[in-house]
Amino acid sequence: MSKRKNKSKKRHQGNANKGGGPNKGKAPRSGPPKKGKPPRHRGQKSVTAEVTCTGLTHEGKGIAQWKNEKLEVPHLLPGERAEVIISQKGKFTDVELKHVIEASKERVDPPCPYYYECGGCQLQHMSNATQADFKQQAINELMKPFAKPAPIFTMEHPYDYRNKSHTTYGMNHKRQVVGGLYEQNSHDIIDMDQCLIHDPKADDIANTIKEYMRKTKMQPYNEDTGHGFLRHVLIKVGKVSGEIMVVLVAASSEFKGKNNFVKTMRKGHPEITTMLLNVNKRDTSVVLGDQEKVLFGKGTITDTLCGLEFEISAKSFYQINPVQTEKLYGKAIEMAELSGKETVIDAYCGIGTIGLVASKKAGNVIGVELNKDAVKDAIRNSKRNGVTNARFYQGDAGKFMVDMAARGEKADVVIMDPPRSGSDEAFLSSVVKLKPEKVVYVSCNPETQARDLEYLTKNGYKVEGIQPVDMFPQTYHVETVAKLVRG
Ligand SMILES: C[S@@+](CC[C@H](N)C(=O)[O-])C[C@H]1O[C@@H](n2cnc3c(N)ncnc32)[C@H](O)[C@@H]1O
Repeated sequence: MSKRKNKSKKRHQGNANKGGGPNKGKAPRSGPPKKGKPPRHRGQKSVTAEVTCTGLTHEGKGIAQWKNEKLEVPHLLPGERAEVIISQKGKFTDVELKHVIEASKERVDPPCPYYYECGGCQLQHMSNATQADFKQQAINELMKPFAKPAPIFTMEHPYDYRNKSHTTYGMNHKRQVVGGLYEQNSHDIIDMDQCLIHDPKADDIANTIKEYMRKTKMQPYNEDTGHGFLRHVLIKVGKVSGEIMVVLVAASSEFKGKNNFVKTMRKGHPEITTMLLNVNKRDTSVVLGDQEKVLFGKGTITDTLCGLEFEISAKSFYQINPVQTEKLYGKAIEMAELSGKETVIDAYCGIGTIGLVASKKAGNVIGVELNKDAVKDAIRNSKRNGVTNARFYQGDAGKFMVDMAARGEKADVVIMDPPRSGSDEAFLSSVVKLKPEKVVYVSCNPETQARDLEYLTKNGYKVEGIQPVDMFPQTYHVETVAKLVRG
């Protein structure tokens, strides 16, 4: 591990739980515009005002009244008095924290030096206890019409938890290669050597790639001109197995110097077990393209979760925080109250994780998932773990359920874990027709979950329990699992 990393580790372990810190009452780093960059407020009408924070938005921004406007101030805490910069951007009002005049005792020094520039984390200025309290209150409020949520499952060491990271590469104004994450609300890259929620091994690899690019002719892709080669690097780490996948996302399939690159990376990082080239020629914010080529290794990694082994492809979904996932899945299976006889549907099943864990306690499991690669992984995973009572199908979960209901088929338990947008009416109305005794709804977006719970509770189901899980510490995101019973 590099010296830089040790230093920073010390920083975040030292501060994460304390209330207050040296930044108390001082302006955060985001204040003065940086050299070489235009000031953020040039050409915009901006004013400085003093405000008092009265609450938090669901994204963790401070709420403050200014004249007749309700402002949302990033990094401000309830009770704090602060100077803010208010700028008008067309119809939108942009607010930036300039200086905290009176700090809350819940404020801590964010351990990450890039925190105020980067949009990745939003809550590092809150102590761990305050973050938990903020998430609990948000879920309690949202779920009020349904049931009282249980106390949130927090994480003991809420850093270094991500098993998947994306690094974007580009050139700075001095034509030097930079690599890191995007600045908040922009496509400017912050040149960073670590992100405190990433797996440190992934950041070491991303830094080696940056050094390699600086020494060779490997060019980062330029979004404006369409020239250059490397767009992003996606790294997946098997936290238990130690296997590591590196995916170079490039704008072209022509990889000049491929052999030298692979040789250098394998020599410097023998922990990399597979490397792929993914070609993304599209001009979108979607990271991965359709074309994929294995550069070495088997093209997938394997990891252990809840005592089972899972093979994971580059494009398949796999929960990003395995420590908290085990708690989440444990709760979901407990809520399903399986006796060994039930037919369980694992809808939006990804690589089959929840369904395969449930299969040990169920009669049989039917998994459905849209992503082809993930379904292949799920079938392989079921064989790998000797599971004989699970089947996996590729397709839209809504259509699959409609067809099942039309055929008059039955299910005892539906476990559903849709993407952030939630489920849809086709799916939910078919659940109502299939009449499972229980529905266990896992969600990474409690707002869409609350919308879908409203549908199900209006159509014969009752919410019997809600468990929030802090799956994404330092960010405002929360995972929840809800248990619904029929009748
Ligand atoms: C939040 S992930 C959950 C995956 C899995 N349950 C897990 O815990 O790893 C949501 C999954 O839904 C899949 N998905 C998205 N839209 C879908 C649809 N319309 N029908 C079926 N699956 C879908 C995604 O590909 C993704 O794998």
